[in-house]
Amino acid sequence: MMRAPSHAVACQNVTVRFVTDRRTVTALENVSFDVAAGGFLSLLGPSGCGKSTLLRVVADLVQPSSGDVSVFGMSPEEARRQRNFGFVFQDAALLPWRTALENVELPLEVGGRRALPANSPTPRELLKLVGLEGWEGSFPHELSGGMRQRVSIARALLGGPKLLLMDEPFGALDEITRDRLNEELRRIWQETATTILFVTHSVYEALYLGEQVLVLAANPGRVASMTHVDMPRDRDLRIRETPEFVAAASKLRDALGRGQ
Ligand SMILES: Nc1ncnc2c1ncn2[C@@H]1O[C@H](COP(=O)(O)OP(=O)(O)OP(=O)(O)O)[C@@H](O)[C@H]1O
Repeated sequence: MMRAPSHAVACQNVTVRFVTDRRTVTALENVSFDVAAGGFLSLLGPSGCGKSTLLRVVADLVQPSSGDVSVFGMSPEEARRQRNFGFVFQDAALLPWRTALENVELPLEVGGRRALPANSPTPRELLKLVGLEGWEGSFPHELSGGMRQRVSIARALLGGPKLLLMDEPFGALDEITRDRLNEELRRIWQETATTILFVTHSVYEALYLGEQVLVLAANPGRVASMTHVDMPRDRDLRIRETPEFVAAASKLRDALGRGQ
């Protein structure tokens, strides 16, 4: 059953089992949630609870064993064919022999489609959006970890995807850089009106970034809680010091604790 396309992503009773020679793992069991178009969902949970698997199901990289997944009212396969989403991983995965600009341009060549859709930002404009104006000609080894991750975000935004899937993109960065990119990502999200699904292990990151936070429990991976974050759209990092934020973080930690 397909949901109305006002939802960017709708999962209903999604179960994923991986069968290997040694064992069967239920990575996800009856997971249901919706994200509205233009929403920002943080996915939080202990290691192995199926966060990456859930992103991969939405991206059509893993087929659910049962359940329904709709991406803008389409099957994940259709959404992938229409290039409706971009993916950002923990490792920026840039080609070392290409400049920042050439790395952002890469999907145009790999995808065999040289022209960008009308009105979508150019690779140069995307580098500017992620704060890398002036670094177009630099090679990955000349950039910091945070800058490389910015390049990979710009690359994922090429072609104006309606959905950005981010799998712990800032997990390997130092705290100061991570904080800065958290603020930048909220700005980029607001400027591009992209829907974002963001995987993290950090309660603070999940809560600061998300409009919704889905906590998953492990063994089997299942929904522990869904929280709608009641904080201003324009927020800076100091919001993390407010009593409301601290109380909400504490609730998320409780949900995480119950799901171990
Ligand atoms: N391709 C696969 N084949 C077999 N088992 C898999 C496969 N992919 C994931 N799993 C198993 O599914 C479970 C969920 O894995 P997943 O990577 O989605 O968890 P995660 O929450 O993203 O973990 P982490 O936070 O450590 O990255 C794990 O038990 C993992 O071993």
